[in-house]
Amino acid sequence: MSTSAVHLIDLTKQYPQSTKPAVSNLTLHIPEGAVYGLLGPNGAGKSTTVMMLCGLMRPDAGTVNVLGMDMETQSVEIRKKIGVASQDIALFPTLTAYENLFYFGRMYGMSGSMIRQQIDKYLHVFGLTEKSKKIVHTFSGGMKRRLNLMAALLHQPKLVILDEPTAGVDVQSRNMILDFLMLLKSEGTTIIYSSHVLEEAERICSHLGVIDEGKLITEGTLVDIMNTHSDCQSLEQLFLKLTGKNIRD
Ligand SMILES: Nc1ncnc2c1ncn2[C@@H]1O[C@H](COP(=O)(O)OP(=O)(O)OP(=O)(O)O)[C@@H](O)[C@H]1O
Repeated sequence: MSTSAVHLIDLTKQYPQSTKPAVSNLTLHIPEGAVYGLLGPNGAGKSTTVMMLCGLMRPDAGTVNVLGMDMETQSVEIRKKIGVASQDIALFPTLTAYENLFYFGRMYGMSGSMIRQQIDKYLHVFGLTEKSKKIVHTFSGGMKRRLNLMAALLHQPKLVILDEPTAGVDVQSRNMILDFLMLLKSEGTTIIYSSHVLEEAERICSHLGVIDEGKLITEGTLVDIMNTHSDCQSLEQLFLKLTGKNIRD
């Protein structure tokens, strides 16, 4: 078995008012250097799983191992090595792009010169150099989304966790983000990508984990999974085959 960037073992989580677990005995193995698509219908348990693997929520049972460290005892060290871009934009709307990024750099404990170097690099990569002194609430959805991603990457994390990283962006911004994720992968960064956009998953993911009702349905490389279900012409067909056509609320 390849080295794990993330190993979740028998994770279970039930919310207090709920009658069934959001995540139930879930075991996932995310290899180092993978772009791992965490897929599932609405309410499948993706966000709950991501919150547990970031250390933002404690499981009722099971273990979370990230980059060889145990979340129970080494959560502070783990957080320094991961970057998380949530679906909800986590930026200060009344600060400029530069001020936002500087704030996040300080939060990660980076030196001023390292922050400035990283900000200049990423502003260039994401085409925002000219906008660095603009207030964020004047930004388009695509610009905010790119800035949100940059804030998660400044400290050069070994593991990047992205929840719907292209939600609400146009084709150009989406293309820029996806190309950049492939560049990160080529540099050895492990990426967890949670999304409902299956064409994107098909384009960038090396591995998939499909969950439904808090349980793992299938996991493996994209190629192996598609070969196993050779009757499916696309990831969307495969997804519907595995999770059914019923609407989830
Ligand atoms: N704070 C909460 N309190 C009670 N139940 C919750 C809470 N958050 C999520 N749930 C329930 O837990 C289950 C898993 O939800 P979760 O948000 O993890 O799924 P998801 O796969 O991320 O869904 P989506 O794709 O819609 O974001 C769902 O049944 C949801 O209603």
